[in-house]
Amino acid sequence: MKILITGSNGLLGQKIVKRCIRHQIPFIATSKGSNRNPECPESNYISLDLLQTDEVDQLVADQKPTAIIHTAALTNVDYCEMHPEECHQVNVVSTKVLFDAAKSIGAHFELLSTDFVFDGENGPYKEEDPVNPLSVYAQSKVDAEQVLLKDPDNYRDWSIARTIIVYGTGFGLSRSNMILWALEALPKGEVMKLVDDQFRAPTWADDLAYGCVEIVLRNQKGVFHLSGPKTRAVNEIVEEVGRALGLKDFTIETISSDTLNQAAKRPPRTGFDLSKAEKLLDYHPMDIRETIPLLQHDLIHYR
Ligand SMILES: NC(=O)C1=CN([C@@H]2O[C@H](COP(=O)(O)OP(=O)(O)OC[C@H]3O[C@@H](n4cnc5c(N)ncnc54)[C@H](OP(=O)(O)O)[C@@H]3O)[C@@H](O)[C@H]2O)C=CC1
Ligand SMILES: Cc1cn([C@H]2C[C@H](O)[C@@H](COP(=O)(O)OP(=O)(O)O[C@H]3O[C@@H](C)C(=O)[C@@H](O)[C@H]3O)O2)c(=O)[nH]c1=O
Repeated sequence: MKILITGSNGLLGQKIVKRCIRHQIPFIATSKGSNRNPECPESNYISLDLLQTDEVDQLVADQKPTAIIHTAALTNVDYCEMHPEECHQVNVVSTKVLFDAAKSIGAHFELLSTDFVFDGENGPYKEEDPVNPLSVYAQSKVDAEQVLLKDPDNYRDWSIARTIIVYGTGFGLSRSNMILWALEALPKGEVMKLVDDQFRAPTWADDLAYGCVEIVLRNQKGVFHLSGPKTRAVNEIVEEVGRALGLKDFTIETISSDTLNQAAKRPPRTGFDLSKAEKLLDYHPMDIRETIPLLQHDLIHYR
């Protein structure tokens, strides 16, 4: 067993590295820049731009992982909307290159994907529900999924792990998340303007890392939905954070998605049916309330 992790500097990547270290699973971590995770030994880290195809092929041939967990992606949805070609290169072409490399050595290939593959008209979604992407980012994830689903060689050793608003903290992250934002703003009495017309099931990054690694350890294949357990409106998610913090008084102003003027369209109601992951992976994610004390602890640890 040896797992190659792409996007190891990202939130999910750092939690997968943490899991591999804790459970003594051999791994190689890669990201575009230098290693920003001091808990990931330099001897396990290789800097790799996934757009450098020859280097990707060389790395996979040299390291011969038994599984690749491909978390790296352009994850800023509005940036993707304005840079569709770059989004396609990073999110789709890199998936194809890595998947072909995995096939050439008979390794399992796991792709991270998103609730945004759905249009949000009929959530919560099951794995087999039809996709209908609304944005460039969402389309890129559908296209990346298709690389696996429509492989001309019918290579079957792959999985797709779809997830929703990943939250937690780590070292030198390049994107934040709404739970962290709430944790900072609510105790200061800052008014948060939150949409009440988008429904999500936020995912504790450590739970997601458990699911991603478990797919590999249990030799599972196919599509898996891995999110938090409960779907709520975004304003209700933050109210739950306020209650978990024990705050008596906090102010949330509800707004509609239109007023955010975001470049990319978002699906209104996602959320996942988790039955498959519960049954096959023993995936039992924590609700927000349970994770807030852990996140507060992490905020000190990762400072
Ligand atoms: N965050 C979320 O709310 C959600 C995430 N997902 C999916 O989960 C996955 C993980 O997300 P998350 O951990 O938040 O992502 P992050 O944005 O935190 O991290 C992305 C990682 O991708 C790496 N990367 C980007 N471009 C390249 C490149 N050209 N070559 C090599 N590495 C590159 C970055 O490396 P570096 O930092 O070194 O530049 C970074 O480590 C993604 O595939 C995302 O689409 C799905 C649903 C929700
Ligand atoms: C900026 C802003 C966002 N929101 C809401 C909208 C949205 O539902 C939620 C999170 O907004 P963000 O812009 O951080 O995230 P967004 O890009 O909508 O989230 C997505 O990220 C990509 C990578 C995914 O794959 C998705 O699963 C999803 O998590 O917060 C507000 O309510 N008020 C605000 O001022």
